Amino acid sequence: MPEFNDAAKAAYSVQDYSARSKIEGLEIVELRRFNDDGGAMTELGRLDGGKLQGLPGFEVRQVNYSVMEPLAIKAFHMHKRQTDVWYVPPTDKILLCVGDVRKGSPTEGVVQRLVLGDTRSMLVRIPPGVAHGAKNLRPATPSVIVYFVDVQFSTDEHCDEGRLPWDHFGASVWDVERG
Ligand SMILES: Cc1cn([C@H]2C[C@H](O)[C@@H](COP(=O)(O)OP(=O)(O)O[C@H]3O[C@H](C)C(=O)[C@H](O)[C@H]3O)O2)c(=O)[nH]c1=O
Repeated sequence: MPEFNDAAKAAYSVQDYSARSKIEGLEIVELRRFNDDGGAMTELGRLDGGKLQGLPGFEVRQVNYSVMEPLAIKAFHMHKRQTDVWYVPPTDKILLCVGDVRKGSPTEGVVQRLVLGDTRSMLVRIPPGVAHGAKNLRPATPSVIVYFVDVQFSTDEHCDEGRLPWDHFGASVWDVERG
């Protein structure tokens, strides 16, 4: 076994592979992608009278399509009433950063980073009170977010488009991890 020099010994640690804490109410549903030589097919969701199967209690009231330019960041958005359910196509690559700012939540203060797209197909449910932001990790092409919401957009007194500064959880959450 090799012996490390003093500088390496002082800085050494073993990689932590234990599961990271998950924000209460944040749900991930893996979607099946049927591919063949001609292309691929994915069901984004089945609706029963507006209710999305697989995500109990979530009723779709609007479906949105958002495009992010290369390396753009949109953050942080948060809602008092609205739940978002996000989907990023497997061709695209988005870093979703979520932070639980709900006072008294069992996971208050927890910040999670998830990579969406990049060959994977999934839905992510983001409950009200969970701040969320996105960065397009593709350096030269746009990435797309298709998302379902249970509150219709309005600009009047019912507007539920809350915002926090992009660096509310520290600017480094948007950096590519080193190490
Ligand atoms: C959300 C929304 C916006 N708009 C209009 C209002 C503005 O003139 C324009 C841009 O709105 P906003 O800056 O809110 O859009 P994004 O920055 O793409 O943010 C949206 O997409 C990200 C991913 C989120 O997570 C947000 O919750 C959602 O607001 O679209 C509408 O007409 N309908 C709508 O439902």
